[in-house]
Amino acid sequence: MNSGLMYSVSSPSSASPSSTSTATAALTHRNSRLPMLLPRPISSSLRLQCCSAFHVDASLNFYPSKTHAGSKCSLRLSGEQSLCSQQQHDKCAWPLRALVTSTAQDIPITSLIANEKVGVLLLNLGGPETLDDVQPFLFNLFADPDIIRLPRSFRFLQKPLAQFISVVRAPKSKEGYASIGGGSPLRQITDAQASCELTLPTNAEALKKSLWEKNVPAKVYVGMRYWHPFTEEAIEQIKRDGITKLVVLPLYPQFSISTSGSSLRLLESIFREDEYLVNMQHTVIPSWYQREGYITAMANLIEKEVLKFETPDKVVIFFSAHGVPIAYVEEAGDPYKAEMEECVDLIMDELEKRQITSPYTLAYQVL
Ligand SMILES: C=CC1=C(C)c2cc3[nH]c(cc4nc(cc5[nH]c(cc1n2)c(C)c5CCC(=O)O)C(CCC(=O)O)=C4C)c(C)c3C=C
Ligand SMILES: [Fe+2]
Repeated sequence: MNSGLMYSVSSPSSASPSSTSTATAALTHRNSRLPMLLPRPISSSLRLQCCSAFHVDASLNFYPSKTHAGSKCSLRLSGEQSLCSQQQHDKCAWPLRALVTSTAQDIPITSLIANEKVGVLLLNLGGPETLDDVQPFLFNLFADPDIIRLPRSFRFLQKPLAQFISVVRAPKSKEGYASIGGGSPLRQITDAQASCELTLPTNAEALKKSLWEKNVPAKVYVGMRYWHPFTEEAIEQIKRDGITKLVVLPLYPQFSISTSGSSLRLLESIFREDEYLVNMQHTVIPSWYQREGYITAMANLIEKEVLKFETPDKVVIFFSAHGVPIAYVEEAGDPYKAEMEECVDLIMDELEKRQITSPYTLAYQVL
């Protein structure tokens, strides 16, 4: 499946290139004063350094992309460490698998969380809810050094520059938001994903409902990076609720410095300062574009549309992805491009299995 090196951070001697399973794991961190989460300037070596600072109970797998240039970070449980057999695999809830440690192999999932208060923190970008929110939202976005990178000696200009760009950009952005009803739908959609309070056609399985059905009475929180409910607000609620185990799930399927990276970096700084959070066991799902459920869902959507044509084989499937600055990918090692390309390959493989062999292309939107 992949030919890269396996690094078992908690016990390097158990690392074996052949011991991968398809179960996605995550970074698990417990009782460490060291900050959690993902790489700062993202490069393979820094990732390793950063990840090895955690008490990670799963194997960390860095490997070059099968078909594309660039590197990616993927976290998988080794075969021996996986709590679930392959048949059980789909029945196990992923957050629990993520929380499972190598020392807890034979303990039933329910007893792992019996006396725990489990929380899931969904991270997303956030968006202006009204047209008046647009300029301050843009300010927050451009004030983020993961969005606009200034050389260290010019960092003092970050906020004045953010102010300037947000004011200049606001009229065009407002036009866009006005055309979709006067604000971003992102908060509503994310809330729906979190708690199933809203019923959206594409949202049959909201996370909270799904976890409760699996006997995991988890509380689900939403933390936005640039608008309400801000990540800081979600963290305050998590503390008030006395959560003892937290799964952090960025809602971006592919990892990018500018999206999940930015949110995780913010979280890292919040955790570093806070005694309660530093001591809370937590786990991060850095990306999930390769998960079977996601690939199947994407293939289902595409299949439905392609089959509406009389000659599906002649229909070109156009994948449109958000762009990121080339320097992020080529210099800072952002895995976004590689992950996006692998994701498209996986979707196309799935479609091929369904006898859909349409040509396809992937394009990145200009920022
Ligand atoms: C200028 C730099 C930007 C980078 C880099 C960037 C990366 C990036 N963004 C998304 C997803 C979304 N971005 C959204 C809005 C948005 N993004 C930028 C700039 C960058 N994004 C701006 C200025 C804006 C505001 C809207 C505008 O003026 O065009 C949104 C929409 C949020 C909402 O309101 O609902 C999303 C979603 C990804 C996935 C990504 C890198 C992979
Ligand atoms: Fe964006």
